[in-house]
Amino acid sequence: MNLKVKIKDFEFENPLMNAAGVNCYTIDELEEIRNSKAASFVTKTCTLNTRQGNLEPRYYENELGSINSMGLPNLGIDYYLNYLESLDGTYFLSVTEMNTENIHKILEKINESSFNGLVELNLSCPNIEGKPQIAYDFKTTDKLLADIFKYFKKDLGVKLPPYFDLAHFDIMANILNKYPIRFVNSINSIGNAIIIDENDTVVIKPKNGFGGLGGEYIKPTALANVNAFYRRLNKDIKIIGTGGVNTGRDVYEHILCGAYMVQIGTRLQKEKSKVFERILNELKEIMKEKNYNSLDEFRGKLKTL
Ligand SMILES: CC(C)(C)CCc1c(C(=O)O)[nH]c(=O)[nH]c1=O
Repeated sequence: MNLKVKIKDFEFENPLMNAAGVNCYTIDELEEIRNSKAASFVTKTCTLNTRQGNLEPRYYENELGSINSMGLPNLGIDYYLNYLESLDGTYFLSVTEMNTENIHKILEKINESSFNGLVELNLSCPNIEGKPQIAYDFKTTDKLLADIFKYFKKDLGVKLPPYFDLAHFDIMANILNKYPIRFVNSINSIGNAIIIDENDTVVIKPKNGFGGLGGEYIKPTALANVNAFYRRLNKDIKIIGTGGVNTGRDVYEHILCGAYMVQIGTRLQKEKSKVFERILNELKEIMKEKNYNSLDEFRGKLKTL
């Protein structure tokens, strides 16, 4: 049985990796994933300089998922770049910045480095005050990508927040199809949710308790975003599926919707890196039952009525 995945000229043993932000802040955490059954990892989204992030509590989980407003705590691009440059194998470096000018600065730094993996540009980054995050500002996204591909020569994909309107899928896909993007990772957490505890109080401190939702709560939205982009993007832009993966069945559904790699966030936070072996075994069981020997045999084969 062959679980291999290819994105551009990069080949992975299987589709599983962590989602940015979970268990990927320090080299120790990244080594734990690298030494697990995961086929790759992505770093915590990093910025030009280290960041403390928001006041705690800034992460909370329950049986249905998680909510977070971490505020982008990270050890800075040099920390992750130096580590990645020392590794063989193919890994993902997640980056963003607080404005487009600094996004170019961090990407130019990567461009000049000997990093040979894939960059995951997190487009959930804030924009200028009063405007929505970049990925919800289509004109800014288009201009940013046009400017990036004037100089950026390495392999880059984008991490997107969920969209909820079919017209937004059309508009975003038309933009993305214009550029040599290697992958689209859908979805980031569903923004600005609230969870309330038994004391009539929100569960996280930043932003009056408003935070990004992850886990089982978001799987239907994640699957729809994966399939919407799978239907609309050029075939050489691969889809990475993220959101609501707790079992091998969830991985199977993401791949049915068109995903190549599948990222695990909230469940990894709960179960730690042994989760990759469990979910890989569950996926193999499903493929055996259905007599599939490779992911290509069922990727994108979601049936409609
Ligand atoms: C939302 C940002 C802080 C701009 C980016 C980092 C990020 C965070 C975070 O660091 O708060 N949490 C998420 O669920 N997704 C993200 O992309």
